[in-house]
Amino acid sequence: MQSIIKARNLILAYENEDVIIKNGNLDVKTNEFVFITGKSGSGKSTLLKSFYGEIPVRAGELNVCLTSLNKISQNELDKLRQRIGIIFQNYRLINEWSVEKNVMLPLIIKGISRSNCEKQAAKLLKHVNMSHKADKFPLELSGGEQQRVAMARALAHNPNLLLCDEPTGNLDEYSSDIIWSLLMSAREYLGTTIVVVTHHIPMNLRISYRHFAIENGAINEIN
Ligand SMILES: Nc1ncnc2c1ncn2[C@@H]1O[C@H](COP(=O)(O)OP(=O)(O)OP(=O)(O)O)[C@@H](O)[C@H]1O
Repeated sequence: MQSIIKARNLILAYENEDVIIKNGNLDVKTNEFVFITGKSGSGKSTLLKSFYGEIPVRAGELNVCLTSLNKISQNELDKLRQRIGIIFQNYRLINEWSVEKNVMLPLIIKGISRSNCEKQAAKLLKHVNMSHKADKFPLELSGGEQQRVAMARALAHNPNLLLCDEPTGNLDEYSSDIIWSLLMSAREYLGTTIVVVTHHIPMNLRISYRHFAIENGAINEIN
């Protein structure tokens, strides 16, 4: 099975700051479900964002969806991002756009027709129990509702790779269960590879997964 994420001796650091990830090695295979854990401030979000090309590679190698992120042009990065869905820790919804239009964003970028965008957004909003808020704006929603919209948007374009930063951090048990089911279905029926950054791996997941933990800048696989 091919690696959808491959990191070799990866070093990540913010400008003029200490190194966050030191010589990180990681392979995520297509269609795997992977958790990344670690203490607060250990570098989980930083690592996830590097997979999206948002944090530059300081040294080492990083390949995502067979694309090298070492020296990537903006054009290549835009193309790569069309194959990735991401849920950021602070969601990053567009406050001036309705919920429906936020979910349509990745499809608009892909040039999908308006009617197909609307159909897909309606389907995803139903999956996350947010159909009744399609015409609302992000600032009219609770944190948990925004999180569910972010999930719908991340899945709208059927990405090969889904990157999730604490995807259930703001949700009650009922809504969390919906999100975990959705992630498992995406993996099972659409072949999506799922990478989840979290503090807590749910106990009741009925799937096999791999677990990496970040400690002192190293990425260690936990068996
Ligand atoms: N834009 C930035 N500029 C400089 N340093 C940053 C920036 N973003 C994060 N950091 C630092 O990088 C380190 C890792 O942060 P990161 O957000 O990746 O941790 P995390 O493991 O996701 O934490 P948490 O579990 O609290 O979300 C922290 O020390 C943080 O202060």
